[in-house]
Amino acid sequence: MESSTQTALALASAAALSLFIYNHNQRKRRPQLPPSPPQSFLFGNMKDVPSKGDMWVQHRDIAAKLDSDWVNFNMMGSKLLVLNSYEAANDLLNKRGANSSGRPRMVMLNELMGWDWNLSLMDSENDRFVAVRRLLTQQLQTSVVARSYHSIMRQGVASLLKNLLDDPKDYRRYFRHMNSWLIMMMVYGHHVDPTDDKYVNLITSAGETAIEAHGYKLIALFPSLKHIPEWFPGAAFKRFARKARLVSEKVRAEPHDMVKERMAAGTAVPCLTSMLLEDESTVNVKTFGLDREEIIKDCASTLYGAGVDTTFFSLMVFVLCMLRNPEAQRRAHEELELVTNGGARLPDFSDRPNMPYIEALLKEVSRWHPTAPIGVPHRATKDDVYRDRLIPKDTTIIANAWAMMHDPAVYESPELFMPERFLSRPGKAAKPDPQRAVFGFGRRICPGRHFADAVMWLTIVSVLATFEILPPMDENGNEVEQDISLGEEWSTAPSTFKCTFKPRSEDMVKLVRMET
Ligand code: HEM
Repeated sequence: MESSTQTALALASAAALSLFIYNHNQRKRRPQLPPSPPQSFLFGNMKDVPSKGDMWVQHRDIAAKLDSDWVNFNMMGSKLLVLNSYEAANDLLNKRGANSSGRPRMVMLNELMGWDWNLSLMDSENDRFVAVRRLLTQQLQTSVVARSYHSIMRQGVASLLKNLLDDPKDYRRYFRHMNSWLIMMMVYGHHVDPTDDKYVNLITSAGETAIEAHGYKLIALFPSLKHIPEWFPGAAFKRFARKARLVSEKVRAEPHDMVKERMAAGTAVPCLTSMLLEDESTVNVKTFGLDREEIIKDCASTLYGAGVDTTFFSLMVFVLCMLRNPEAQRRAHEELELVTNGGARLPDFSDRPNMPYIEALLKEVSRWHPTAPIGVPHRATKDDVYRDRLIPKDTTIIANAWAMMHDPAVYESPELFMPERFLSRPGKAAKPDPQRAVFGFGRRICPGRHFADAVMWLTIVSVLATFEILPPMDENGNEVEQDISLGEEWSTAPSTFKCTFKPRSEDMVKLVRMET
């Protein structure tokens, strides 16, 4: 062999050896991933990830088995990180929000079905997100909620009370209708028809397509499948997505066009959309080079899906807690009697600072069963190292708010409903406010939380002032046993249960009738 060939071979071998050693050292230096359940060779942790029922409890139990407050699941290459303690969620999602505020890629919903207008699903790394998020945060801050929306809340709650007097058996329907009515009034100035509303029907059918989309799991695992043509065997998801996209476009456009038509006719009820359309100074999107009206549509159309069921579910948790905890209900009513001069009037927002027990009761309702128990998934937008472990870019991060709210080290006997835990007493500080977790974290924290909090508070005080919530009784005067589950499949609300709304007095009935 010629000496030049020998030299080239020697150099190539040395280079290959150095590359091998470098890679090996890099791998050794690369921090380990967070603790994870044992993985199978082919499928990693695919089978370990809870996918239905009380997933929040199942995640907490997996973490307990590993003796770790954070758990990493390897799902055929993609990573899912579940944070079960406030400490981990606060460190990673609040303090390092810049690295963890993305949303996981949603090929079916965003890329094929056209839901990319919805803030809740938008990734954080684009200008559209920044513009929509900024505008919604502005429009839903505490002072704006008080100034612009307390009056519609009073109307909505007054009509709920009247419906409960007239037809208490169907209470669930009225609570839901109130929330739907409130959001449609706030966003579009539209009075929802309780029996058959064109816009609510449209939004409901869009919501159903979004739920159905979760059935197409393969596309989430193999995003490149989105390129196969519709006629291809097994491409039913593409045909479904095409039809669903039409519904998604209508949801965004039709209520918006309705407001514009009413504005032109001079019949629009002032609302978020009309106000943003009229007042150019409120939407400054020039810096992003985006179309102002498109951003307004994004903001408005996001709110129904994000705000109706979450608040409705929380109110169902409140009713259930009252049914099961008559002593807490009695104490809350006692406080209301004091503040309203023995029930001479209905309570209002100005009474709020004078009702500490009810404040504690509201906190305990959201702690006992948070209605977004595992929040909305975030995405790590960069590699990060925490507690010497690596969180690779694109890891999906879930904050298990339910586990944080049921941590016995923070909330003693967490399964019990005890509003007192939020009252400070001499020598005993009040427990941390659940709002630090139940509305999510960091740059994605729920922008509707002040609105939700005000609706919840006014509904709770008004219902407790007017009615006693009682369990159903059989003909012998014994309480009827009910099997009530807390969250199944896609719903995090208590399952349907019976209860009685017994008016407190004839005077109260008169007061309610006068209000409506
Ligand atoms: C009790 C009622 C509610 C609960 C428990 C709740 C909870 C949440 C949670 C956990 C998130 C995800 C936060 C995260 O990713 O870290 C969220 C997002 C969101 N919520 Fe709420 N929410 C409620 C009511 C509302 C209401 C009434 C509105 C609107 C008026 C609203 C608007 C939104 C929006 C737009 C987002 C998406 C934010 C984003 O992705 O940047 N929510 N909410």
